[in-house]
Amino acid sequence: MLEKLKQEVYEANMLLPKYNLVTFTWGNVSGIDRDSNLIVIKPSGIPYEELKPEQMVVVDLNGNVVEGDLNPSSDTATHIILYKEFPNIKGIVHTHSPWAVTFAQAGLDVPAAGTTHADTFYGPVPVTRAMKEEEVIRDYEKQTGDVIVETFKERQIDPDQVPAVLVNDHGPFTWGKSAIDAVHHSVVLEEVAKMTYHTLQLNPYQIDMDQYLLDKHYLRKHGKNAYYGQKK
Ligand SMILES: O=C(CO)[C@@H](O)[C@H](O)COP(=O)(O)O
Repeated sequence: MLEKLKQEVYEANMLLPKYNLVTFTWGNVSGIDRDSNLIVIKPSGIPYEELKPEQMVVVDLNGNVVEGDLNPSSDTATHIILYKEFPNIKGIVHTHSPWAVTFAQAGLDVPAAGTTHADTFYGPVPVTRAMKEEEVIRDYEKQTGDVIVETFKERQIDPDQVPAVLVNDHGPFTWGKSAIDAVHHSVVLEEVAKMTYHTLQLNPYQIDMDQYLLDKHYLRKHGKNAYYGQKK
């Protein structure tokens, strides 16, 4: 079942090592079929160089394996919560990309410091609060999803306008209109995290860009009158 989605999710997973966003078996990509509400996700702990499309695991929104012989990603519960709470997304990526993880471990947002950021994220990429001991012990992956959703609700951030988050002490999750779109957001996040880290070294007092410039660059690509590229 969902052979086309399996192929797309497999190809998206293989982009993670290609773009140096993961090492060994770190990270995972999933995609959802919104008609059946079935999720296709990477199997847990399989090295990318051994991964095959037919190994992708199909789970339902309760986390039950619907098809597949391998265990689904250990982060499946996080993906499920995000699909439930962010209804417009159809792909999710988790990585351990070094510059985004640096901000996550420092407990810092990636601020909107320039147009490179603004082209994709309509404001800072938020970091979640640190999780409490009982949350970590009880069900870390589910709690990770809950704290991501809590962050966006409390800070009134639209997940469609900022398709990324930094899980405190852990790393980034991104999402998008497809698994491949979510990978694109992971690559951009890593690039802007690296640029912004160095910007902060040079001049921490000039880090936040003006709202009018943020609007200009985000809306030219994502607004209702978007004109970037070959849009007619
Ligand atoms: O966040 C983590 C570990 O901290 C995950 O990214 C794992 O590194 C990958 O787990 P699987 O998807 O292979 O279960």
